[in-house]
Amino acid sequence: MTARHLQPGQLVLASHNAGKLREFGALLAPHGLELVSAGALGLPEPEETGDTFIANATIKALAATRATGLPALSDDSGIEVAALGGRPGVRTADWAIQADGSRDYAAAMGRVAAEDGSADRRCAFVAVLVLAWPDGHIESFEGRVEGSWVAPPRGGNGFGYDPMFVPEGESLTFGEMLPEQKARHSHRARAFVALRSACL
Ligand SMILES: O=c1nc[nH]c2c1ncn2[C@H]1C[C@H](O)[C@@H](COP(=O)(O)OP(=O)(O)OP(=O)(O)O)O1
Ligand SMILES: [Mg+2]
Repeated sequence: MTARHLQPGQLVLASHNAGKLREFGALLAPHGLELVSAGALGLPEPEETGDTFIANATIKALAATRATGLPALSDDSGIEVAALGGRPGVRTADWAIQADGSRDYAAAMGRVAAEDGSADRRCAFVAVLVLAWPDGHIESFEGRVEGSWVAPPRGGNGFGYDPMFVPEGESLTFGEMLPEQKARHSHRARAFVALRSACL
């Protein structure tokens, strides 16, 4: 079955994460699509009640397309730590939430370090993108990058867990890389390549 193509025009980014907005802005810039974010439109953040990346990405994309009548792109992503059997995985954002509701990613990685008694630091970043149309049609794409986690954090670029992740074959963390260097490796950029070849 061939995928449905996106027509030129507005696309809602079904995310409230400014880091993702920057990265998708760069990825979509050459494609004649005007990206408007759910945050800028004042859309509520839907509850991510799914047990999988694709379930939560679908919840976010469908909520945004229904609210706006525009096609919507969502990203549900996280870090899978090998020695923790793939946790925090789909719960990656939750692990960073502090008592006051703010997010502290270095503290979350401290929890990974505390629970991971082994010397095995292998992990992977995973992203599932869902494109949803107002009639409920969806397409999904997955990207993955293997690597290892480091503590303490290094570098001030990127967002979230970037200063604690080194992709395989590299020595810099995503937090030490320029945006275009991160995009050569990242789970999000890899998932976007699949989306681009199917839908753009
Ligand atoms: O490239 C990345 N570099 C660093 N950290 C990352 C990355 N990709 C995902 N992550 C982390 C951030 C968050 O803790 C979790 C995703 O959670 P996730 O629910 O998909 O995103 P979110 O709540 O930040 O924004 P939103 O749901 O509005 O799109 O994994
Ligand atoms: Mg989220």
